[in-house]
Amino acid sequence: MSATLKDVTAGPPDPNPTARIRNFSIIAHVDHGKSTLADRILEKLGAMGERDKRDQTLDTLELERERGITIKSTPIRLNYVRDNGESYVFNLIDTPGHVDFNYEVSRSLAACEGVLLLVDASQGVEAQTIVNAYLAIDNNLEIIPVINKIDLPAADPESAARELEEVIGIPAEGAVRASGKSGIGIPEILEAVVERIPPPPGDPAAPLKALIFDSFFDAYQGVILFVRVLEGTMKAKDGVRLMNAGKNFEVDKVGTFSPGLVVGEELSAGMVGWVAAGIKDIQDAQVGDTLTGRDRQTDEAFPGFKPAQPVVFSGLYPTDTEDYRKLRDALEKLKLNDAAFSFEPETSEALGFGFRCGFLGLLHAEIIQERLEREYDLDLIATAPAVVYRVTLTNGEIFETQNPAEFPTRDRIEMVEEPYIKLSVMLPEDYVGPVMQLLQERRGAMQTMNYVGKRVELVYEVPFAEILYDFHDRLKSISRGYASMDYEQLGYREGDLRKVDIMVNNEVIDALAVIVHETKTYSLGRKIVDKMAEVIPRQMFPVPVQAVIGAKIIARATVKAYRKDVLAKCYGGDISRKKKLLEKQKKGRARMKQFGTVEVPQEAFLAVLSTEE
Ligand SMILES: Nc1nc2c(ncn2[C@@H]2O[C@H](COP(=O)(O)OP(=O)(O)OP(=O)(O)O)[C@@H](O)[C@H]2O)c(=O)[nH]1
Repeated sequence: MSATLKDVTAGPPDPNPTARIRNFSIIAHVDHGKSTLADRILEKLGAMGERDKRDQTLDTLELERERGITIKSTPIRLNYVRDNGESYVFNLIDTPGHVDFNYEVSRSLAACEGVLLLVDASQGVEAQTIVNAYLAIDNNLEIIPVINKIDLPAADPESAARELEEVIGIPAEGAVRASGKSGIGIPEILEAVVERIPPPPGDPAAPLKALIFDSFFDAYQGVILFVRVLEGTMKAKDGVRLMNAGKNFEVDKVGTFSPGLVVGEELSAGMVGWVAAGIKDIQDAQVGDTLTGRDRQTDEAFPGFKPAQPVVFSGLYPTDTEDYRKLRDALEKLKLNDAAFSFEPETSEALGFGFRCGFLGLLHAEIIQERLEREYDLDLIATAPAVVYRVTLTNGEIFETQNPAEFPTRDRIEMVEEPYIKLSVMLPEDYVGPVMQLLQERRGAMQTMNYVGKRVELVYEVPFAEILYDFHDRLKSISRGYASMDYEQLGYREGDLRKVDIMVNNEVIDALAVIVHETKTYSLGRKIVDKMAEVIPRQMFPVPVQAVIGAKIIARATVKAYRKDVLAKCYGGDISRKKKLLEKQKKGRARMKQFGTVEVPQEAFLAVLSTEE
């Protein structure tokens, strides 16, 4: 790329040096074509292929390139020349596309002046379209609606545009019609970015004020911050202060994205770039924090900072106890790069030594578990994910716990509170009945119901724990894939919650305990023991499985004893078949945990989650 810092700032002093900068993001519901459109824009601006080469271009700043370390997607700096010869710098900032990361999305949007809001012309407005649009509105951004995929035979751009107007109040006539696939509408989009998105404001001479919207850890450079400079100027050797962390650092290097990290001289108001300042701990440099001058400070930090806070917890245990240290080292490594992930050692009577890990949501949990297994070659048992409960004890003490094993006995509890979310679901009207029933089963309370053409937006308040595991799958299957959902955290509400313990062979398995609403204890207890009896392999003796509350047994089932040997089936001596069976048995054992003489497979730990009615 030929665009450098100087393209924008060189020449005689410009009265408005940022007039030729546009900072924007693309937001959309999943699969509405964000990546395809971004690639098409890159191609049009001559940067195609460079995004794929990102790993190499990162070389410009010497970074660790160890196997398994994926460097986050960086913003991309592009050069756009209009037909009249005017040249502009575009900073296209990527946003994560999942509700677990909505806070990160909102900070990335805060680094922009505008967004392209994509809507798939064959699907129309979906739940994430609405939530993302509101994040953009909250950040006072200019929204350019783009009706995408108009090349599709099923495209109905008129109604997609109408839905945007009806649901979000974005005027339909301003929508650009486009296709990331065929390239239709791309020139119009680029012109709209110049015309409609305002240039970034800010005084380069004011005290420094820069918003951190992303970061990653590098073994050589320490934490690299992705920043949007709102006021002031920053260069190497400057003393800086992270306002919420309350810590001072000295800037090592600054630069821009081109794509990749290119070292530059300075970053000033309006610019998007990166900073390395010898920061060793990613906890000190959290997304949403404000960087200011150490000696010349801005009056107020950028508003809306929230420390990364895990909301879903689960125990992770190595199936092989020998792997404990390996797991700890891997967790430490992942944590270096992820301020939102937490872990602490935990001991379970049933599972031995492991870690209680905190995540932003289930997707985040899945990503981390998968990386541990794939990149670090670990075999893990994960306990059921749980939310954080707030318990007021009879002695007035309040404590928070996310571990059902630690939940106090009923006689010590005055009150329990659980987190709620505001859930919005978008679906065709034909499925409203069954979806409302599902939401009722999940203890949801309806807030609003809006008709948008032939579709309906339902807004519910629901306990977070109720949608944690299989809710999304159930919603999709009930609506034949047509419903979409998104949510935000609402805070705590009182709930009549009980702890259900599970006993296998007359022993309580602490790692299987669950917290459940009073109205569901019996049905859930029943389901868990039945499922457990199904998945626990038969033994030489019958194994009782029981669900208990305190001393009271609420459900029981029995794993029947073996009747015959598994090999007995293939007498006649087909050796290869025998081998296959033995191998199958061996595989099945990989993720089991021995309890006394009974082996419990990973599936059993997840049985507690299938609350399906
Ligand atoms: N016909 C048509 N298909 C498109 C267009 N844009 C994207 N697609 C297809 O739609 C699917 C999703 O496109 P992506 O660009 O991956 O969508 P995305 O929004 O980035 O998806 P996530 O990254 O998963 O959120 C892919 O199969 C694309 O090939 C388009 O303009 N026309």
